[in-house]
Amino acid sequence: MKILVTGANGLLGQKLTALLQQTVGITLVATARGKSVLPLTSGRFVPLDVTDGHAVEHVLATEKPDVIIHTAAMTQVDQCETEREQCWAANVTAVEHIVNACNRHAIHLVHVSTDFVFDGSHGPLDETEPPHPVNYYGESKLAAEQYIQRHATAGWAILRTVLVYGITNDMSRSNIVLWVKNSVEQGKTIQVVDDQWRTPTLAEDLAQGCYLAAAKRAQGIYHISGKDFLSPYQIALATADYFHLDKALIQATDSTRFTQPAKRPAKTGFTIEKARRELGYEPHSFPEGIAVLASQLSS
Ligand SMILES: NC(=O)C1=CN([C@@H]2O[C@H](COP(=O)(O)OP(=O)(O)OC[C@H]3O[C@@H](n4cnc5c(N)ncnc54)[C@H](OP(=O)(O)O)[C@@H]3O)[C@@H](O)[C@H]2O)C=CC1
Ligand SMILES: Cc1cn([C@H]2C[C@H](O)[C@@H](COP(=O)(O)OP(=O)(O)O[C@H]3O[C@@H](C)C(=O)[C@@H](O)[C@H]3O)O2)c(=O)[nH]c1=O
Repeated sequence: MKILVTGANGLLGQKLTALLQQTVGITLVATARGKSVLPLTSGRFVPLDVTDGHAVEHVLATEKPDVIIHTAAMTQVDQCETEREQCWAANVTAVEHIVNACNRHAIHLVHVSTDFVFDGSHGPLDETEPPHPVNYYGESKLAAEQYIQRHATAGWAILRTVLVYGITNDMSRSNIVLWVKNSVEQGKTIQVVDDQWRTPTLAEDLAQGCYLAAAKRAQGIYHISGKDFLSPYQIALATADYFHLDKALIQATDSTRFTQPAKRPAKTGFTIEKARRELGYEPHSFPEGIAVLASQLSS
């Protein structure tokens, strides 16, 4: 089976290309903007800016993958709130190009989406919950989901995930575990909210979920996240515990006092029973996930 990955230089993209290169029976085509940050031991790297419709058509027509796993997106939530045109181009127009090319070449689409399509009024959430985004990033990711559901004629799966953490080369953005660890190690006091709720997801687990959906040509929406329902404050304390850091530097706050340019949905987090049942997906616990990340720090 030939799988093409978009956004291969990203956190998920790098974990996914590492996984697919060591999976028997998979031919990998890794694509990303600019140069590859990954040493590819097998498979090919092809430059691809997914906002370029002609390039998307050319690459998919040339490579003819059986499945495309679309991870590329503008993921800086606060930047999406202010740079809306760039956000829409990367998160919606790009998906229209990809769906249209998948339709032309009968390519199964595995598309990565987010808990930020929800309003955060309640959680954890299963796949039947109605989406109501509260920021522009979430609006863009929901618009992409809706385009896929309305227009994709080849098979498609939408995999939503939550608060991804992990460590790779050349990271274009940090994540909560690394941010807490680095801040506290530098002696900084951090304010962390205790009234938002997530099921933080190890990047390696998300990569496994993407592979399972591709291998099974899964059809429909799946919630693929960690299985521990935690607040960012609890995430910060668990991170400090693991790395034996000074927890006095981690101060609880709440969303009335700590605000970000883009509103965050208060309570999300996912139930993952459908992915367990239909895909055989089973993630690490949060402490196990931190241990996986820690093992990569030392190497
Ligand atoms: N991180 C998280 O907490 C969550 C992420 N998601 C979703 O998971 C997916 C992967 O996110 P993640 O790996 O964490 O994020 P990253 O920001 O690490 O990776 C996203 C990648 O997309 C690439 N990209 C952006 N625009 C384009 C473009 N026009 N053409 C080609 N590549 C592009 C970026 O390239 P460059 O390196 O050049 O900027 C980057 O490497 C995204 O779809 C995101 O919406 C969902 C929920 C949570
Ligand atoms: C920076 C910061 C964050 N937080 C909290 C807010 C939030 O609940 C959590 C993470 O905040 P961040 O801004 O780091 O991450 P955030 O941009 O909220 O992460 C999001 O990324 C996109 C791509 C997604 O799709 C979402 O699922 C989600 O993972 O930590 C604090 O409490 N204090 C802080 O100083």
